[in-house]
Amino acid sequence: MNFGSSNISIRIKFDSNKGSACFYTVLSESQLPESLQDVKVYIPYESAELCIAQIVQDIEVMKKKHLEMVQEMEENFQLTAQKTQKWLVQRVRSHYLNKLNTVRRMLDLYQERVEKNKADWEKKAAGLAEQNQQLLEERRAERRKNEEEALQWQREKSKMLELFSSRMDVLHCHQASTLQELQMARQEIGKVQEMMASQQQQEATEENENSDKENMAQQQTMTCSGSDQPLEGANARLEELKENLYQREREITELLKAERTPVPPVPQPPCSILLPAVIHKAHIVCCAVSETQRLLDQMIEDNRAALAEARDKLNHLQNEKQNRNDGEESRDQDGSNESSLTFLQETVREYEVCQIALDYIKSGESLATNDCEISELEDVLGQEAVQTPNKVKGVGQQLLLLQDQLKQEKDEKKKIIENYTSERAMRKKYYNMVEEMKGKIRVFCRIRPVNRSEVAQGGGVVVEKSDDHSVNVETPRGPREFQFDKVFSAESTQEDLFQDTNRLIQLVIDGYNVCIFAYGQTGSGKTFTMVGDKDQKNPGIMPRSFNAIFDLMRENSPRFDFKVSAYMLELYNDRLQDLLVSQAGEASAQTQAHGPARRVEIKRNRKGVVFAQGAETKEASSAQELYALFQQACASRHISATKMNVESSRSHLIVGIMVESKNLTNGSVSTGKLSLVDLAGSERAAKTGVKDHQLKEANSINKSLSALGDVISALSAELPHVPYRNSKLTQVMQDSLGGNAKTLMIVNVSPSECNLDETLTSLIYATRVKAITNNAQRNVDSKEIAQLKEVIMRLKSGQAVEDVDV
Ligand SMILES: Nc1ncnc2c1ncn2[C@@H]1O[C@H](COP(=O)(O)OP(=O)(O)OP(=O)(O)O)[C@@H](O)[C@H]1O
Repeated sequence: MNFGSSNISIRIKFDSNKGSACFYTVLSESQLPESLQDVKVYIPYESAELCIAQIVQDIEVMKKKHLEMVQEMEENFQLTAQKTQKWLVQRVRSHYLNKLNTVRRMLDLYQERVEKNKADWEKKAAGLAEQNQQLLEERRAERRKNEEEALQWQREKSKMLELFSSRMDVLHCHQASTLQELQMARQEIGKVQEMMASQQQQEATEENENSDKENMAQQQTMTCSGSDQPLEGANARLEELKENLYQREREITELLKAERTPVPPVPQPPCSILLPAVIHKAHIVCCAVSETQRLLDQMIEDNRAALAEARDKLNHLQNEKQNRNDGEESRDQDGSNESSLTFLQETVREYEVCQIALDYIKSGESLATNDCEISELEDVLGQEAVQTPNKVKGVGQQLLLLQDQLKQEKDEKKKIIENYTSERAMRKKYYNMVEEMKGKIRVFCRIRPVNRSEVAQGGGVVVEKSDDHSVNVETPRGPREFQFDKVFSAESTQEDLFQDTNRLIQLVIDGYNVCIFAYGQTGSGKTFTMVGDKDQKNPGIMPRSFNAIFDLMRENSPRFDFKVSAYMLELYNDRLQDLLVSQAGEASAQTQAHGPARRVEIKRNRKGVVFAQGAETKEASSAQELYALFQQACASRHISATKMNVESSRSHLIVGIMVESKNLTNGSVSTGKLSLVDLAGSERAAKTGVKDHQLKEANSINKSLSALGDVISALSAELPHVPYRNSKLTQVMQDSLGGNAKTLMIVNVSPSECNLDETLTSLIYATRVKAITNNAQRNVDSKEIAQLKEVIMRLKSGQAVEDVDV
């Protein structure tokens, strides 16, 4: 029978006990016992009607029961499904919690290790600081010692000068006597002149007398011949005296001149210089003044005689002593003889010294030519000093000793300075390492060579590298030093610079975000540093990084699977433009689609990593492919000539390279991003000579750089609010300045005086950047998370997803 949608078979069974009455079932055929199947019963019509009604009623009841059963089963099924789901969720959760705990433990361990390393480094730094302090102390002590020695030298010098001035006193006495003589000579000349005058007067009187002329003339002739003789004699004497007078005057003038000549300021004249100088001067005086020569001869004679006498006495005393020793005299007498023997020895020494000095003064021979004698002289002086400590010290030996000491000091000082310099360099290196570990932004400074226009302007070089970490700037107010992580001079090559940058590329492969950007005045060499020169004979950081990325990938290829993709943008007039989409292509795409222009927007993900939404991201399988993309981007970049730079970048170039690396051992996936930024140069319109649209460009550049400056100031001063949103440039660089990235800034400067103001501004700016701390973290996902992310990606893009086994 057909009841609604269900086919129900009815079987009616005959009951022999009840006559014609019957009963039925609604079970399917297969469920009936075979004996009851296909039983056919014939009953009267009325009974059949009743029976059918009963059957229908019963079937309704059965149907209801059946529906209830189905509902119950459905409910049961749902309950079971819920339970299973809950159980599954719990299992997944506990699985991930376990993983999270493991990661946490690993992190703790890692942090512990980092902290331990940090503590070690700090300890080392402290040790070095202590060592440095010690070295400084030693240096100070050395300086004090040197000063004391210099004083000692000064005292020795004064003693020598005293000796010299006593000699000069003798000469002065002599001068005085000479002057007296001159005075007398002058008086004599006066008398002779008077005599001559009276003679002439007498002649005139006699001329007037006429009488007795002949007689008188004869008489006069006789007188005249008699007085002519004294007159001639007087004249000759006069001439002689005059000559003498002039000679003396010349001598005196020379002596006075020599006396007035200041002693040359020799700070520490050693004996070998001082002695010859004294002897030379004395010799000059002797040659110039004959009396001095005589006096010197006299002195030499006297000294020789005294020396011979002293030697005789000494010999005599020594013989006596010898005899006494043989005869064993009393002790008292021995003592007195001993002291007189010492006294005599000293006297002999003194005379010997005097003799040597006087001989040299007389001969004028240069002491410097005869080192042996100098040492002999100094030796004598030295021995004398040992024997007579309370008398004049052995100047020679003292000087020699001091000279030696000075040399040692100088050597030691040189060594200390060398140690100090290397220690300073090491300290800076460790300090920079510690700073880097703390997350501080690293800053390099590069000084470019002087260019032609600067040479034409004629300004000198005022910016110079003083060592690997310092740059010195000569300002009108005096020199100023700036410290950086590394300083590159004009001679440094692109290779040199990249050697210190290369390390950061490895970090990108490891899954870190790295940012390298160049900052500086227009024409200071930013594009040269980041991109290289036009014909790529000196490639910059960007092309070198492309090669380095693929080289590192090749090295790690047995353990990792890599994927590289890139976007390239320029920020021109505060608008982000995609350089991988040609402007013509973009325009035609817009006209076809009649849609709005594709906008590139800067967004940040949950980890704070900046990404360019809407920018074309292209994959590259080799460095060449990546470089081709880069060239395509550079071709679209806004560049034009200004007074300061024939190829001035009028926009900020931003290149982002993403490296995804999948660990083939554990399936984890890390994603590193390398941001390379060539900023447009800060410029002054007056200097660059820009007009019209270039002026607009310049304003936009300066505005964005000023916003960057504000961000840097806020970060370095650790202000609570950092104005990232003031410019697109600061938004692009948000993760690089105070964010999740390892950042390197290269400040480019001109060495020339004509750019001094801009250079100082750039260096001050860069110094502030050094104070900013980033918090770089590795972007790595476990295998499961990476898979789930992939599923989400596929689902988002409408692709089918196969079963995911987590
Ligand atoms: N270290 C260097 N060695 C040799 N030449 C250099 C160096 N640095 C810069 N130059 C040269 O100086 C000129 C200006 O350099 P560059 O274009 O890189 O400056 P810039 O800072 O990028 O300027 P702008 O901001 O205007 O773009 C170029 O001709 C470049 O080749």
